[in-house]
Amino acid sequence: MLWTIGKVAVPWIVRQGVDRGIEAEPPDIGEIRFWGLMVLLAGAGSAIFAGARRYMAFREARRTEADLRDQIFAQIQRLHFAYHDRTQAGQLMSRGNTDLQQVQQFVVMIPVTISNALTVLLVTVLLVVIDPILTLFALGSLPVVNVLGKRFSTRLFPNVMRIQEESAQLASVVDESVQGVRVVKGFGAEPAQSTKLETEAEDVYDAAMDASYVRARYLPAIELMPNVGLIAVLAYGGHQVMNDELTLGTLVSFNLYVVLLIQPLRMLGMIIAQAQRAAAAGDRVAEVLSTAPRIVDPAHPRQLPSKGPALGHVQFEAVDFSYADGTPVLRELQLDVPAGQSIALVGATGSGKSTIARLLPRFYDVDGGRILLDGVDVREAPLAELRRAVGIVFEDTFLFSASIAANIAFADPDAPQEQIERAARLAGAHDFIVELPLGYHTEIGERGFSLSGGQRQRIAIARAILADPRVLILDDATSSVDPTKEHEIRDALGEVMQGRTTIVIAHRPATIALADRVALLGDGRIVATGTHDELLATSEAYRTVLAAIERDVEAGEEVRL
Ligand SMILES: Nc1ncnc2c1ncn2[C@@H]1O[C@H](COP(=O)(O)OP(=O)(O)OP(=O)(O)O)[C@@H](O)[C@H]1O
Repeated sequence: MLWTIGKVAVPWIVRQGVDRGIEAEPPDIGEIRFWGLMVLLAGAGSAIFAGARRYMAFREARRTEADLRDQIFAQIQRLHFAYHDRTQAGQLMSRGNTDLQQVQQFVVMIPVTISNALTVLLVTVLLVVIDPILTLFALGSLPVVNVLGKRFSTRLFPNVMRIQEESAQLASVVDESVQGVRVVKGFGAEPAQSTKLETEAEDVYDAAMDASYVRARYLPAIELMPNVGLIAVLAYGGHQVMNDELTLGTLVSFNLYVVLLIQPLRMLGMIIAQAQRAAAAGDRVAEVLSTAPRIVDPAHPRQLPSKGPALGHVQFEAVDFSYADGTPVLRELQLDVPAGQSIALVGATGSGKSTIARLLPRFYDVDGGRILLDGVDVREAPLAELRRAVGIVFEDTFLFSASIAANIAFADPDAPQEQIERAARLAGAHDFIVELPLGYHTEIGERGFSLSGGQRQRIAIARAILADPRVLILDDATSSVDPTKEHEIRDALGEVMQGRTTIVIAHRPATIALADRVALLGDGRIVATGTHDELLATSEAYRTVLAAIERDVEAGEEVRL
């Protein structure tokens, strides 16, 4: 505001200088000097405040951007699995990057916009006080500017929204091409992927060009209007000065005032455009922020029992479950795993084995029935405690770009080195780790690609062991282990599973042998349980599934060879 007042004061000072100095009879050099000095002071003051305005504007804008980014990130972490199932990573990335930049670029303009509004208001009042008719000439074009501005804004918005959407789609293709670069190269699909990228990039270009067309049509007209006002002021005001109805100083200041209006009006188009981009971006950010996480802490949590002879009793009671598409995956499923026991889930592909594993730590909530861990319904337990109590080694091992030690100590970054080594030993990873050039401090490349599949899996097992969960879920954790090394990892796993409830999702006979008991899954429920030998002897269904699994394993090994 101080900046604006300094700016608006200058034409008034000039008017005094002209009327009292130049137009005086005889001209008064003292007055001219005095008012000249005043112009300098007002200009300098205004410059200082302009600097302060800019600094504060950027400070607020960057703060807003950083705060929103923190919120989005926290929200992405909080959101349930089903949300991530249907949202592409690239979409979320573009919301956290380009969309937030748009918001930031708008926030940075708020102070200057306030100042512009104040300038227009002050100048209009001053002009009316000086000469109402001349004001009419000067500002006659404003309603036109207003109409043009509104029309510009409505035409621009859909285009801007489209640019943002297309950019997010482009980001998704880029993200997937980079993440999946090995698959792309492996299939020689670079040209197809490039075409996909080009198509998306073309879409962004087209949307941007449509927006440019709207800008190119409206902005020059909006900018032209104040200049038309200037011509009108010169024509009418000039006549009045010649007829001695207006002082020269007044006309000069009038002109300066109209010039002062040009900048705010010119910026109006820019501000509308930026506000539109920010609104579109804000909508997209708000969509993420306003999605309510479906899996949340219960209102009145019940602690899981922490003492007792044996912990880790898992019960599935009449569990019904389907994913978002509504196809039932589990139907009235009953499963009881006593504390400390291990069970192998066996079933045809797609029968729901991994789904069972995902329901226990509440990645999804059941549709019917309930799941109990040590007698507590998992929906009633504090979420963080539940997830600590259940450790999972996923089928698809994800390691972070960090040292091996940091990867193993993921659940507890402050874990002492001995604990890390103990977990690595149990997982059968210690020996190969110490042979690496930097041992536990070896940095793993992105997603752990510098390690073999089996090595990555062992690190993932060590990571789960370090958290010391009461229930361990191994989603076919031995699937990418070299068959000749399989016995080693099985020995290691045997030790890990000792006295710990373990659910093994088995894709091969060797894994089944790890468990005390086998549960056969079919048609969304457990159709038979017993030891491997018992089931072999009594269940025709088990023999069929096993034969299919063996065929798959052989086929897999042929592919590998
Ligand atoms: N995130 C998901 N969203 C929707 N449907 C899913 C999702 N995950 C799995 N499904 C479906 O649920 C069913 C069970 O899948 P699940 O992964 O539990 O099977 P599985 O027995 O572990 O299979 P496999 O042995 O091939 O790993 C399948 O029909 C699958 O298509």
